[in-house]
Amino acid sequence: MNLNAIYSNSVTLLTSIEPQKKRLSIIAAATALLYAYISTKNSTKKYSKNQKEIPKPRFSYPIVGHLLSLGDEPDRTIATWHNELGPILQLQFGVLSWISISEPKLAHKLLTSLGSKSSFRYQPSFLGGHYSMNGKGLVFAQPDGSWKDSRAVALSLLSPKEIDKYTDMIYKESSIFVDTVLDSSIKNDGIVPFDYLDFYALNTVTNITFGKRFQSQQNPEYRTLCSIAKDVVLFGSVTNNLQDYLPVVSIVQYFCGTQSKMKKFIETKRNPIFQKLIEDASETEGINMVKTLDGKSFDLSDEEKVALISDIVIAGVDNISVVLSWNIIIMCHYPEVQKTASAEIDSFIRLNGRLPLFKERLQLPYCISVMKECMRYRPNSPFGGPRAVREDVELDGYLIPKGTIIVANLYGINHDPEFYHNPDMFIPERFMGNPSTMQAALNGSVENRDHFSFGWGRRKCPGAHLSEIEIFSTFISILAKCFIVPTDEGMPDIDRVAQVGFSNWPRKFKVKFTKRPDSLI
Ligand code: HEM
Repeated sequence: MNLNAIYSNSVTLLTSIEPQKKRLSIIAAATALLYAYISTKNSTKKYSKNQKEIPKPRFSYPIVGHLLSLGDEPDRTIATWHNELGPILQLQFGVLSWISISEPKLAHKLLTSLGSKSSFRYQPSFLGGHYSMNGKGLVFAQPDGSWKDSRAVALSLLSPKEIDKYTDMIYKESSIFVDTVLDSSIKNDGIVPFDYLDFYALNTVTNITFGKRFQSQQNPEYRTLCSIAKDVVLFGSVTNNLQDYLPVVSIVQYFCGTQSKMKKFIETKRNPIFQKLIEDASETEGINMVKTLDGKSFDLSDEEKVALISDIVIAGVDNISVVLSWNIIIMCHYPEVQKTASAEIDSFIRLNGRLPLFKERLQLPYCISVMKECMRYRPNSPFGGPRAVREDVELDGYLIPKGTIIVANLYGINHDPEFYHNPDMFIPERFMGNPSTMQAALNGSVENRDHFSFGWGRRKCPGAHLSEIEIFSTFISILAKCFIVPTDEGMPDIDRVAQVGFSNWPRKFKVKFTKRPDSLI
């Protein structure tokens, strides 16, 4: 989300209110602005003699702090501030203080070793309130509430033992994806892959969760789910939660009815479709996650169930689409890597007469190194899942005051020169000596991590195993059959990102999938 655009949006909001209300809101706004200014000034923390002050980048303005200095690629901007000022920074966004960390060991210490203090979530108003129905579910729940129960359920439902039951279905979805993009590339002289990837990722997660797949992108229920996922990102954006940063905006939002629109969206759009999908899933033939959940002795209320299932479906779509989008762009830029990976897949097919399964991945060390390097080289998210501390925390002599939001600058962390040699270069071979699954690396010591895109410690991503299977099956299905080439419009942009919600999408791009003449399948 372009933060400069946020400002112009709030100005647009102001100008759209009728004159009487406008006058009132301007008076109230001025009062709240003054209050915000005073509270920001007063919140300046006093440090003890042994404590170092956390560096603050210049480019901070009264009241808004760094909000207007981030540009349209905030993680990259913050990474350049880190290069100048070191691995820990304090940023001010209106009344909210953020700490950004850009070094793997420091992030590990704070987010894993000090996890009992740093595993609270930053809860933007919409996501912490309306979306999670006041802290239910998993992603935006706090660890001192019902989160523990929901987390245990999610870990059980997304465990390798459960997820492996869906392997055939995942491979089938990958194969449908490849056939569709091949066909459309021929018909249209190249394609924009986003919609096809969303269709793949949503069908995979609804198949697992509800035992339901959609035949077409025109299916009304599919379209509703897509629009809910997009609306959640929109309502959760900084623009719609600007009152968290600048309390003044809550008055503007009051007159615009923003909160009631959010409440209505959850009550009349999100909840009913999820309730229906959950009910239908219990009656559907075959396995699905809802049935597994019903069969186990978990004690979740109906609302907790809706919140958790909604979290799993929504968390399971964009992340996968973004990672696979980057895989496609990167492969297009590195034809030699494509050829080496395809040759490795072909060797397996020649011996076994079929595509490799995820459990046979050690027979494809080069391919798994390429997948790891893609996730390191272009992280799918700017900051992972933002955390917060509810008490003062000391980290290497720095004081992180109670109430601070903590983010990991994933671009900086995945490009740390002490951790990765030549971090700005795409070098799959760097992982040839680390063939463990990404999930195993996620659970291991910081030295053995491959990349940091699945988070840390108590709140690390419970969907990592499912993600790895989806990424593996799609990557090898594509390269066994296709070659990815640029269209006449040129090479896709590999450097710039479009930050939307919690994701770093590639900018819109077009590529061509061509059938490999020597393909063995
Ligand atoms: C490549 C794909 C994915 C990436 C990179 C990813 C990354 C992340 C990250 C960074 C977090 C926050 C971790 C933290 O705070 O330390 C997270 C949390 C979460 N992810 Fe994923 N994720 C992916 C796919 C999935 C999938 C497929 C699912 C489920 C189907 C899923 C479900 C969740 C849930 C429920 C949480 C919240 C956990 C909690 O707060 O306790 N994710 N993920």
